[in-house]
Amino acid sequence: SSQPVSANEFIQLFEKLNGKHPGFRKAHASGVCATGEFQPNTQSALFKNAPLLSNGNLPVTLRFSMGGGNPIADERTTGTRGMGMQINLPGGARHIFTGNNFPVFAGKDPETFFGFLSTLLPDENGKRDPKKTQEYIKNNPSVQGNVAWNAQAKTPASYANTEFFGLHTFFYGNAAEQVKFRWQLTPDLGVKTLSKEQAQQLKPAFLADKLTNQLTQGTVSFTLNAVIGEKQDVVNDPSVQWPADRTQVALGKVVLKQSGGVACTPINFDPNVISQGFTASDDPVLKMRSMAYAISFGKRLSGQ
Ligand code: HEM
Repeated sequence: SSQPVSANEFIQLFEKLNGKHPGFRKAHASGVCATGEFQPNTQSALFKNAPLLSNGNLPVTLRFSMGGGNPIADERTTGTRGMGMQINLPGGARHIFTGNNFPVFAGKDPETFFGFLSTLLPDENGKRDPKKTQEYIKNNPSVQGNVAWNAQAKTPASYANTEFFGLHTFFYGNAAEQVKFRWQLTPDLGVKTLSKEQAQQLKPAFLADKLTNQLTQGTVSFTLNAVIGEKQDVVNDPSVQWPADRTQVALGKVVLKQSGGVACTPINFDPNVISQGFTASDDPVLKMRSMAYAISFGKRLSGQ
């Protein structure tokens, strides 16, 4: 895992793993768009003066997705669910939060993640070698947290009943008075999962309809929380979880109004697009994401 890996190599690997799907995202290819508003928590002392919180309610464009590069993913499966959210601030500024349903990433750096995914490639006979993957997991402790999470994961009942984790560390404020945090999005309707039997009774694509139904029946909202890091908490490694007892501060509520439509089409949900007062850590996985998303975005818009 020491050979540096490039964003282009990631895109090529995704195309090898999933097949070529011109015009689709190279990861999280299948998804549904939604719009609504961000209602900031104006009582937060820690995030005082952040334009994100001091401009009243702000428009939100959000895309829920299935992990992987398959545009017609089977939604009855367990595994990765994603959420990309763009909040528009006055004057054209934006803040993007893009997270997944697992609380710990598969690798301490892009190289380790790449190596892990590479073990999933079929050989020349079109067969995967699970032994290769097992061996890799054994030799690379930083993928083990994510693998363990996946082994116990259940099928989410709805995007509106799924928790999403930012995983990377961000900062707010200047060096003298800096808040160190990781964000997570908690569904106000509660986390709900399906048993295998319940999932099998659904059609392969049920998540968009489920979300539409929930929006018709009541309020679909999430609380955007900042988990506040302490001095000893690791900054540059999304494969290491912080202790569960860290203080959480609500940044605000995300209230969805509508789902479906094409509002997400022109958006690249790059998690390094953040609003005034916030800065990103130099987590190498976070850095890699900007480059890979830009390539995938360009390919999608140009039909590649
Ligand atoms: C080196 C690590 C990673 C690579 C190379 C990578 C790559 C990609 C690529 C190429 C896309 C498609 C972008 C587009 O076409 O717009 C994507 C989408 C996405 N990724 Fe990642 N990713 C990485 C890590 C992560 C992590 C850590 C998370 C969660 C915290 C995450 C969550 C998502 C989500 C939710 C989307 C869908 C965004 C949308 O709806 O447009 N990714 N990723």
